[in-house]
Amino acid sequence: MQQLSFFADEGQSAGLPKEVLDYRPGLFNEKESSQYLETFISTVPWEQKVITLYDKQVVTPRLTAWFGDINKNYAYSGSSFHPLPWTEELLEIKARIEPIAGTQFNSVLLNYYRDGNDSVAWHSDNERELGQQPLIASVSFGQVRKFDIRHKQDHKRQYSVKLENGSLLLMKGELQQNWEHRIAKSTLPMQARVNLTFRIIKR
Ligand SMILES: O=C(O)CCC(=O)C(=O)O
Ligand SMILES: [Fe+2]
Repeated sequence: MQQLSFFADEGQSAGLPKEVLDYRPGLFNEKESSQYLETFISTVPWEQKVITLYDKQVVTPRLTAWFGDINKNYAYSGSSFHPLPWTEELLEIKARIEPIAGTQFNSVLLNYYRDGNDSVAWHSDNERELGQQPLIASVSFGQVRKFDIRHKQDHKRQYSVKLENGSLLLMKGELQQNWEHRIAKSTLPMQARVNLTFRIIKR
C-alpha cells in the first residue's frame, strides 16, 4: 500500500538551498511554453558572441540576445549596450513573473541552447551594474537541462536542479556573490531550449 504523506510534495525544491534558489515548476503550461519556444527560436535576432579566453578568440557555445527598456543607455561589464525593444511575448512573460518576484525588471538576456553541445560555463552574474544581491528571474522553455551551482570556497557544496519546460527559477541573496552556476554540455540527445534571465540593470 502506498504511504500517505502529510506534507505537500516539495519536489526538487526540497533539496535546494532556499536562501539562494527558489524553483517554481509549471508556471507556464505546455501549450504556452511550446508557443513561446517556437516564437523565440524563429523571431529573435540571435547572435553568437566571440569572447577572448586566455588570449584566444572563441565563440560562445550558445546564441544570445538582450532586450529591455530602450529609453535607457546601459553600461554593462565595461561596454555600452543597447537592448532590443521589448516584444509582446516578453512583456507577457515579464508581467507573469513580476508579481512572484515582487520587483520590476528592466532587461532580459535570452539564451538559446540548440542542442546538448550548447552550454554556459561556470560563472556568477556579479557585474557591478546588477548591484549587491541581485534578484534574477530565470524562465525556461523547451528541453529540460540541468542547472548546477557550486560554492566558490567549497566546490563539494554542489546542487543541481532540472529546469523544466515552463518553469521559473529565482536566483537571489548571495547566490552571485558566493556561488557559481552553469549549464553543462550533455552527450545525451537534446532538443532546443530557450532561457530568459530577467534582470535589473542599475545606472
Ligand atoms: O540557461 C540558464 O538556465 C542559465 C543562463 C545563465 O546563467 C545566464 O544567462 O547568466
Ligand atoms: Fe548566469
